[in-house]
Amino acid sequence: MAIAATISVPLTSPTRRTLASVNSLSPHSPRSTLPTPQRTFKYPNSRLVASSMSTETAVKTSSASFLNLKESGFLHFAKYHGLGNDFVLIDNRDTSEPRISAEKAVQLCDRNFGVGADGVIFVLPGINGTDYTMRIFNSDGSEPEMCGNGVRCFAKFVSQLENLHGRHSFTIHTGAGLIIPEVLEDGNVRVDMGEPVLKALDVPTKLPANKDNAVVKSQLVVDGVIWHVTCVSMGNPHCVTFSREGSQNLLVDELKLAEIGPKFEHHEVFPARTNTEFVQVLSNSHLKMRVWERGAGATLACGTGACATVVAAVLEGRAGRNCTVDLPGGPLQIEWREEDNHVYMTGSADVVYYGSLPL
Ligand SMILES: N[C@@H](CCC[C@H](N)C(=O)O)C(=O)O
Repeated sequence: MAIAATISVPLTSPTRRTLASVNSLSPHSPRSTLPTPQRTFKYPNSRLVASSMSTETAVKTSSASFLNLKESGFLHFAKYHGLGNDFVLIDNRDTSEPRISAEKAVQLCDRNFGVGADGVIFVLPGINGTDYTMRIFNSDGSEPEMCGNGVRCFAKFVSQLENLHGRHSFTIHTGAGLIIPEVLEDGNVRVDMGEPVLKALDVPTKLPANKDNAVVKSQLVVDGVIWHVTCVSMGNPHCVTFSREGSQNLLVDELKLAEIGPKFEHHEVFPARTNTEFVQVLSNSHLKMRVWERGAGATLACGTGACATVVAAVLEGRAGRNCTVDLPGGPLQIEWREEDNHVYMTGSADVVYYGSLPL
């Protein structure tokens, strides 16, 4: 894909952190070490890069005009992130098929030859009576059923497209069923993520169920090491581990994620591959997690993964139903509510910039 791009950059305060990360950080740099934001983008292969745009007026004008762009022959997009889990968002409300193919999405996600993202998300017309449909391609081109951080970004993007203000919510059809995000007054997004699926066959995993059809704290041998895993689907499959033979509580900073992550992802007991969460228990309500995502590798955050983690922690008796989950990109608040069996996720979602590419 020939990349000739224009980008416009909103410099609001929450985005400053993001700008810095786009300019100068690898995807795995911890958020706390972010340097002072720079105002010039280095954009591989681009014809035009954005330079200083520091006034509120510039911000308002550029985002408003972006959101009205309709020229054909160009793909207009917004780059968003949820705690460093970053996405290209595409306004696809006028047609029910994604405007770009999975192959194009792979090119867009490339961090050297493309925009750089963990996935591409499409805002499509609603079906089954919902307001919208969300579809997503991972950076490897596979299509997952759901994306937790993505749905928060989706909600903020739709709010912009529809010019909504204050507290509001909508219904979204996803591969995981109905998902309901609510944009809060403070700009964070709370999402009703629905009920976790625990039945082994539906996760899916070939590991034998050992507790009410579910796989809880079962042994899984990966590369000669025995890990204790709990399998949960939040629409997409997750394998959550808190311990391995010989150590009761993982020290997640010490793990060689790039080595072990792919071995979980492609393990024969996961017929649809899996996302894997490695979790350290800090207290009954505080967990620290690193993730290896199916189709995207190590990411700075995973919303469905944080939800699956709290469900697994409750099932293993390691934590309560209301937890803060610390991810490399920042914290998420997760509640697995006893009354309705739904999981609720609350966290941030921020725009990084707007861009246009020739199709
Ligand atoms: N990062 C996402 C999950 C995206 C999908 C995942 N890679 C899969 O293939 O299931 C999240 O925040 O939930």
